[in-house]
Amino acid sequence: MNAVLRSIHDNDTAPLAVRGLSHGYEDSAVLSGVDLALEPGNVLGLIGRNGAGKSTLIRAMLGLLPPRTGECTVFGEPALKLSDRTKARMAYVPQQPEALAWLTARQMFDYVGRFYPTWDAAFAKTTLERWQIAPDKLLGKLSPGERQRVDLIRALASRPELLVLDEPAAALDPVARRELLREIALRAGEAGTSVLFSTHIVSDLERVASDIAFLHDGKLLLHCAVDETKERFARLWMPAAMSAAAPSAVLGRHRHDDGSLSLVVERDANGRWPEASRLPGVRLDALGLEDLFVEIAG
Ligand SMILES: Nc1ncnc2c1ncn2[C@@H]1O[C@H](COP(=O)(O)OP(=O)(O)OP(=O)(O)O)[C@@H](O)[C@H]1O
Repeated sequence: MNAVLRSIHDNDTAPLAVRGLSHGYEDSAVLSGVDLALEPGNVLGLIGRNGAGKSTLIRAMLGLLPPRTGECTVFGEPALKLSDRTKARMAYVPQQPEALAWLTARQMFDYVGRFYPTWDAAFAKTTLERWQIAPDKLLGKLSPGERQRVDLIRALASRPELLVLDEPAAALDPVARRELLREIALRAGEAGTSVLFSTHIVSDLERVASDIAFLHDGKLLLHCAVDETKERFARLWMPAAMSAAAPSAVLGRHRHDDGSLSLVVERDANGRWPEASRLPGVRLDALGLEDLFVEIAG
């Protein structure tokens, strides 16, 4: 089977869970049969190429769009019918925040803060200063990176139990990105915040994520602990003369001009690599996370 899926437990308290999720726009399918759960206290990095369906998956998980098929729950509640209590436990930052553009950051925080019993006004104020954002400038007049930072502060200041960030680093400079990653790690480590974030930046994922979910062609290709990937997956190179013996169940396959094959393979349940790796002339190479991503999605 060309997929490694972590099974979903019947765990009502999973901050986020989807089962059998399919979605599309007009005639095109974007997601098909996705099963995924975010376990409490985990930091799950969702990775995939442009257009893989990451934002669509996140929006469906949060009940912001009705899926064609499947079930989505947030803390055990159907995502399309969340109670105010559950909404107050979570914070979401979309890829391109646009809401409330006519307010200043200070006004937005005053307004939004009223909806959250856990609102940390001191954090919002000091982080706004630390991140050097003018508190009295209209949000609509901030640069995309500044706007994204304001929304991140808004999300973090609500002290959510569940934090969902759709490409939070997209508009951030390297210093801001580093600060955000530090904050995510801090929240997960000290407060047990569960985090789902999508990204294209593999190094960000390696820095903070405990788990990785890899979306490709509308399917979840793999979902596992980040630390496991190096042990579990490798590149199998087979010379042209041996390529007929290539295993069929692989995560990625690339034929070179000279007829040799590069395959992404996985250990079986007993921890063994495919038989073909023991053939003469065949080579097994370790794969870093970035290489794994490129080999599968490239
Ligand atoms: N409202 C919409 N109407 C029609 N098609 C859409 C809509 N939203 C997304 N799509 C399409 O669905 C596919 C998945 O989009 P989505 O934004 O979920 O991908 P993504 O993985 O988040 O991409 P990126 O990494 O570029 O942000 C794309 O082909 C996109 O063009």
